[in-house]
Amino acid sequence: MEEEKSVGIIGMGDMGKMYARRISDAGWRVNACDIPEKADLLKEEFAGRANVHILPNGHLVSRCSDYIIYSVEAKNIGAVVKMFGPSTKLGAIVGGQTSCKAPEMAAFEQYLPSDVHIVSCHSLHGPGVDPKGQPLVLIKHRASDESLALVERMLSCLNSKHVFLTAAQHDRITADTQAVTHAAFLSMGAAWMANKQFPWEIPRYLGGIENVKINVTLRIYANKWHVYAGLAILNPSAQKQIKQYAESVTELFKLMLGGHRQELSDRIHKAGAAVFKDNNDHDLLLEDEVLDRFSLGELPEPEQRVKNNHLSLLAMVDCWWKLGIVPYDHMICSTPLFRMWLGITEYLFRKPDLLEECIDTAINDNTFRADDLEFTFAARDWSARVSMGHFDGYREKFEEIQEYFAPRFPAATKLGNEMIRTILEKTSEEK
Ligand SMILES: NC(=O)C1=CN([C@@H]2O[C@H](COP(=O)(O)OP(=O)(O)OC[C@H]3O[C@@H](n4cnc5c(N)ncnc54)[C@H](OP(=O)(O)O)[C@@H]3O)[C@@H](O)[C@H]2O)C=CC1
Ligand SMILES: O=C(O)C(=O)Cc1ccc(O)cc1
Repeated sequence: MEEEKSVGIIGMGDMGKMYARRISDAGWRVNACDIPEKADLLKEEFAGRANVHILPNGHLVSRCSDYIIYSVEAKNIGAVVKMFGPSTKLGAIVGGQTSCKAPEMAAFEQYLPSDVHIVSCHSLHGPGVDPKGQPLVLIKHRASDESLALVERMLSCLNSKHVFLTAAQHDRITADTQAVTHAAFLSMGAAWMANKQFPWEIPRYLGGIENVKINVTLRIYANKWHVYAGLAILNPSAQKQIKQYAESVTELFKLMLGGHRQELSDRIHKAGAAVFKDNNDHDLLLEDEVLDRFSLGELPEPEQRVKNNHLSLLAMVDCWWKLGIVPYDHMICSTPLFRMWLGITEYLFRKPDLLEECIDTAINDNTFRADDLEFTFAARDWSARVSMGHFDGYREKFEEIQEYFAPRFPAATKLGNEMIRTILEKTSEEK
């Protein structure tokens, strides 16, 4: 009988807990575990929820659950499935929440018994965002229609929008919507730290597009390094895309330094035409009123704002163009951060006067040279660390920058949450 079916969750970190709360609230029995050392604390935390049963380890979760979700660090997925996979209940369904599906599927294929069905999932938002209306990717990798239908019923309490993809399609699209998006913001943070700046304290940075850059960058650095490292390093498509982003940054910066106005302008317009030609008739994803509202510092008067060449945004469009990507096609796998990133990029490219001002600034104004130099170094350094595939190298850089910005996380998180809520209301319609 349906009511007797249960959900198992291995890995009770931020995402696992969010799933456990919502699924148990919907009436399903949830069997969950983290590493054995955390069992007592988890029991205390979930004591008020009769439907949640905290067990000592993944063997015990696996042997009694009908749909088992692995919600562990992507870099550990192989080792954890190897350990608990053979204990999976006969005929159960197994899936994972990790952000990159190639290693997850490889682990399932290698270590799960052949009678076990595989249906994976991926909520395309962080644990603090309301899942309602957000994309939830479902991957029917090795399963009957009945198994997929059961998983859909179990996860229907999230009220997310179900998107059906293969693992390979998922990884190709999320390389763009997640890995490259993060690379751009990670590079901004690295450049600000290298120049010893807190950008919200410098009038030239405040307002509009800059608010999004600052809030999203701080949001990423306030999160756990392994989430970003995993989805960049393990995704086969991500390295190529991040590398192209770093190349676009470098090439555009060289054109700026050399004063090659015509070449720069032609290249930017060509890229813009390719990316936005079929997508320039809808309302802008983000408008001034929204962009200006969420500032960590005092907003200067419009005439006091220093112009910016927005190298990071110009390079994103150049990168999409070089890779033949139309980002609107990837809205099915869009995260809130991706929608904000596309929102500010589109804002710049669909305002011809602003784009011309950017090109003028890029050629004629030296104010930003030091920032752009550090941004170029940072983009290349992140790309190199991802390509080398060393988690430690990624972690070291991430945590150093995280420490630099940490004092501002509480204010930035609060503001970032409000910004995401407002922007989601504006960008939730299907484009
Ligand atoms: N955070 C986000 O915004 C999102 C994350 N994801 C993905 O979801 C997954 C989980 O992310 P998130 O919850 O944020 O990360 P967390 O680090 O908060 O959670 C992972 C949990 O799994 C535990 N774990 C590790 N090994 C085992 C094991 N052998 N048995 C039981 N538990 C184990 C970890 O313990 P310990 O810390 O001791 O290692 C940790 O508590 C990741 O793959 C991530 O990429 C997907 C969507 C959004
Ligand atoms: O929105 C983003 O890009 C985030 O940073 C949150 C996030 C991180 C990992 C995921 O797999 C999904 C969402």
